[in-house]
Amino acid sequence: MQFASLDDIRAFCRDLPGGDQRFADMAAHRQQNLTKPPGSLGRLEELAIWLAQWQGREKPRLERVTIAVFVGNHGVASRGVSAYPQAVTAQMVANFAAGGAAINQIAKAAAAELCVVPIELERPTHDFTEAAAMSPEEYLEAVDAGYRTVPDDCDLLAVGEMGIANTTAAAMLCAALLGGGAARWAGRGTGVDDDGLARKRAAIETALNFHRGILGDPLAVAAALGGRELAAIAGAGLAARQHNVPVLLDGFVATAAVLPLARLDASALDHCRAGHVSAESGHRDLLREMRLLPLLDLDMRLGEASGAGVAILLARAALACHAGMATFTEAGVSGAGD
Ligand SMILES: Cc1cc2ncn([C@H]3O[C@H](COP(=O)(O)O)[C@@H](O)[C@H]3O)c2cc1C
Ligand SMILES: O=C(O)c1cccnc1
Repeated sequence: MQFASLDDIRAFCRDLPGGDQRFADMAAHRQQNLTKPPGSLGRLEELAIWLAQWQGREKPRLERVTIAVFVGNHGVASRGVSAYPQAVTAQMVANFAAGGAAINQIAKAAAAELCVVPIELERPTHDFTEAAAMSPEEYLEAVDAGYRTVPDDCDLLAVGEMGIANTTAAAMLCAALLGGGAARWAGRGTGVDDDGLARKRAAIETALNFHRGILGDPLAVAAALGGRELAAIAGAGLAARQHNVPVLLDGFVATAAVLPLARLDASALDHCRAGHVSAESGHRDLLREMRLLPLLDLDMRLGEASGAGVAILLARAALACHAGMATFTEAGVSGAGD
């Protein structure tokens, strides 16, 4: 196991590998010389420069792109916080395997390999309104499942999740680590009605009180108030950092999953970009808190890494321009003021 204790994760986050700024500088220089007014490709330019920094290449490539979808079940589902029954989690795993889910189609369109990782579905986390969702050991096992999923030769990783009731776990992490109470972070997820939303808020408030002694410790919070698939997303983020793999985060749940890392060290997510801002209420606020600027704003609220998957297409467009465009000299085009 990469991390045998919570302290191992804390130590990793105190001494993070940093990407290679020289390649970012080279890529930025190349962008300046391409046949366009400087800056005119906007955030596509920044995307290419960011990929250069983390891949360590002036001209980054997207040959091996992986979409990882982590799957878990949640004890808090028994509180009636989702519009769907817990059985849907495993049923969707079968749907992923059969190729019938949204992310199967998006992965194909983005030319990405799809990796679905169910984690102990038959053993849901404990209901965090009355116990710790996971022990530190169970949490570390889930982190490890995520860590092991990331190929070290991966050019870009998109991370997402499936797990009925996990927007409650995600809102829980936000409320515990950022404050503002359940009202600030609980949204409608799969589409709960007003009564369901009230139950969701009540579960979060109850758990905030029950676990009040650990709220200052991001990893204790991740274990006691998160979920296995959220822990695995954090583990995948750590593995990506170790191997210099750039990461696209999916929606509210995936962003909340890496919030504990950001609380450990402000630069822990420098290798990550937000693929999109989801329509789940709370995601925009969460991204602002974490200083992440979403690439897309499409009113999506699915999860499954679907928003991050669509953002891969943007990365492909950014790199096609970065590698394929001619410079002013090559094309014989006059520069500004020539
Ligand atoms: C058929 C179906 C497919 C999904 N794919 C992702 N989710 C999304 O919805 C769930 C979170 O919402 P809540 O917290 O309200 O349960 C997660 O599984 C998430 O991935 C789905 C949900 C359903 C019903
Ligand atoms: O933004 C998300 O991650 C999300 C929103 C609704 C349902 N599941 C996930």
